[in-house]
Amino acid sequence: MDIEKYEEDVPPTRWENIVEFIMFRFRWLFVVPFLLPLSFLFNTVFDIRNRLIHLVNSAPNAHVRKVNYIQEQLKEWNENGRKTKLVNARPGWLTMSFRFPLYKENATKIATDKLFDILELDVERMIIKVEPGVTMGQISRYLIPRGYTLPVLPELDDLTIGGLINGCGVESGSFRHGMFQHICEQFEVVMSSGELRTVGPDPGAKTKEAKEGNSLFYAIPWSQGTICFLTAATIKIIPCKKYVKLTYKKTSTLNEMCQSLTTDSDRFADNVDFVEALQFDKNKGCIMLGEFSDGPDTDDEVINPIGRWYKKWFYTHVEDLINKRQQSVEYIPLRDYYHRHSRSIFWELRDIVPFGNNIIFRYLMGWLCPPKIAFLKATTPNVLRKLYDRSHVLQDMLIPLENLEECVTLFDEEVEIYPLWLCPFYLKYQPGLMRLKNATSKMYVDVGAYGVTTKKGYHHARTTRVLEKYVISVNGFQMTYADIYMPKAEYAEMFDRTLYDWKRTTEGCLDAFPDIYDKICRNNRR
Ligand SMILES: Cc1cc2nc3c(=O)[nH]c(=O)nc-3n(C[C@H](O)[C@H](O)[C@H](O)COP(=O)(O)OP(=O)(O)OC[C@H]3O[C@@H](n4cnc5c(N)ncnc54)[C@H](O)[C@@H]3O)c2cc1C
Ligand SMILES: NC(=O)C1=CN([C@@H]2O[C@H](COP(=O)(O)OP(=O)(O)OC[C@H]3O[C@@H](n4cnc5c(N)ncnc54)[C@H](OP(=O)(O)O)[C@@H]3O)[C@@H](O)[C@H]2O)C=CC1
Ligand SMILES: CC(C)=CCC[C@@H](C)[C@H]1CC[C@@]2(C)C3=C(CC[C@]12C)[C@@]1(C)CC[C@H](O)C(C)(C)[C@@H]1CC3
Repeated sequence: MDIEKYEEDVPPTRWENIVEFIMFRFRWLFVVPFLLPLSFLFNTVFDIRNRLIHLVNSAPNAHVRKVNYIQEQLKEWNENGRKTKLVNARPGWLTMSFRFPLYKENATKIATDKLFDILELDVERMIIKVEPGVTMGQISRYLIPRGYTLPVLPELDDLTIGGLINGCGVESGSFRHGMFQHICEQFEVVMSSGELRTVGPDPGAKTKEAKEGNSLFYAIPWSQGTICFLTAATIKIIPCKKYVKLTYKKTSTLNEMCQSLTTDSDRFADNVDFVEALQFDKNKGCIMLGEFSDGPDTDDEVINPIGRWYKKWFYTHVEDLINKRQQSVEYIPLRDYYHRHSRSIFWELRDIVPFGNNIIFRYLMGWLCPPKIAFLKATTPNVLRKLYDRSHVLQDMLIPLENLEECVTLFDEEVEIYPLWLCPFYLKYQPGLMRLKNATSKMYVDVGAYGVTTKKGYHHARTTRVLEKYVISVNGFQMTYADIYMPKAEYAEMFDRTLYDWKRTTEGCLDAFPDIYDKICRNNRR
């Protein structure tokens, strides 16, 4: 492939090497005694606060006040001549990505970050209305005890509704229900003029207003907050059961993984509600098929509460199981299942607390885990950021399932990071940035690589460009929380900007918000 030339990284001096090594190996000395208790305290206090707010049902009234305040901020910005760009006030260290946004520095910050409450649960219409700052941890804690869940509930506790809609979200329920945007029914938004609107899909829209609402609804997902501010979202819910009956199936070759995953990702299958796979090396992998369940039918079947503090990290448990047996079945409490990758932050915690999966540590300190990603991010020293820049890979590539084998082979050649996260998802044709080319619907798969690579020849920019070019060539998409090096023209090849640009032009966004590319490209993130 013809790949642009990038300057080689200046190799670290010997002294820098030593400091990096110490910081990397001994980061736990700060994380364990300070960040773990702080994270635990924060989570406990926030949980108590949420329960109280729910008890006194003050969120709906407070919502009106908070939205009014946003409208006032925008009114003032308009009166001052719309001189600066608008962004969300959420500080960079809180966001679920490695980078800090530079584009926020001289921008006007709109207070969507004060919106973090659940507003309404309507079990007749089977919807939940939430503010954009509500996290996945908050939602699963609230919905599951009431017998409901989101059809797609991304696993990291701190992912927010606003981020998953204006960015994107995918999870093991996605093979049936699509991405996070596909389970949304309505958005309440504030435009740059300060106008408050509620928009939803309306295929038979007749009036001008209804047509505009319809197209705005499709333009918002993936737009990174560059069209309007989301102040609430109405999302579909489904009934759930107490457990997930999880079947672990070992695959011994990459070809077997691809074939089986294709067969297993049948969105009409009666007894499968979740599909996810982990690839442990070029050959060995495991497909996990989950089904909502009331619990074991016989005494021989095991319940495994994998979320408890003393349990092994989930991905290591999976690898142990497939090393022992070709196939196994376990019953996992539903909330433990959803947040199965939270305790080990996928497999990132092994670098930060190397003994975190040790049995003694788990029994003694496991209940304080995991450290809050935001606290880790806020306290990552610059020396470590440089090391991560050089050798740490964080990429999620969304490609058609039929291309999985060549994609994993390419990842193996370029980065060789395992486990690889494989999550199939159903993509149906809809207008918007993630518009399908040449198909009305297709099964896609998220290939996620997270971790430090030791691959010879790896270069963060050059290698990412190889992956990006491949993804474009198969009509795939790259998740925008990751480092993106493709130029603007290539971004427009990967994502369909027609509706986005039209909406930005007609809704007065051009002078109000940054262009989406300027928010996601590597140069505007630190
Ligand atoms: C210069 C310009 C002018 C435009 N003018 C208009 C306009 O006047 N009205 C307008 O609506 N759009 C307009 N658009 C936006 C355009 O509709 C989108 O870019 C759309 O994605 C174009 O794709 P398409 O023509 O292939 O139709 P489609 O992508 O199929 O969409 C056509 C219409 O049907 C709706 N639609 C498509 N699929 C679904 C679905 N599954 N469920 C519900 N609704 C669906 C879309 O929201 C859209 O309004 C304009 C775009 C440009 C660049
Ligand atoms: N399983 C999964 O699918 C996972 C997904 N992720 C990724 O993490 C990101 C979510 O992280 P999170 O920290 O929650 O979100 P972020 O704060 O990172 O927000 C992501 C984008 O959405 C915009 N945004 C957020 N809230 C609003 C709002 N109320 N109105 C308008 N725009 C808004 C932000 O705009 P601004 O720049 O102005 O702040 C930003 O561009 C997603 O992009 C997702 O793809 C990460 C891990 C797992
Ligand atoms: C689609 C899916 C499942 C994506 C999962 C993405 C996660 C693995 C990402 C999101 C945020 C993320 C980039 C992060 C990190 C690891 C990988 C994360 C958790 C860490 C914790 C790595 C260590 C770093 O020092 C630092 C603390 C800055 C980051 C923070 C964000």
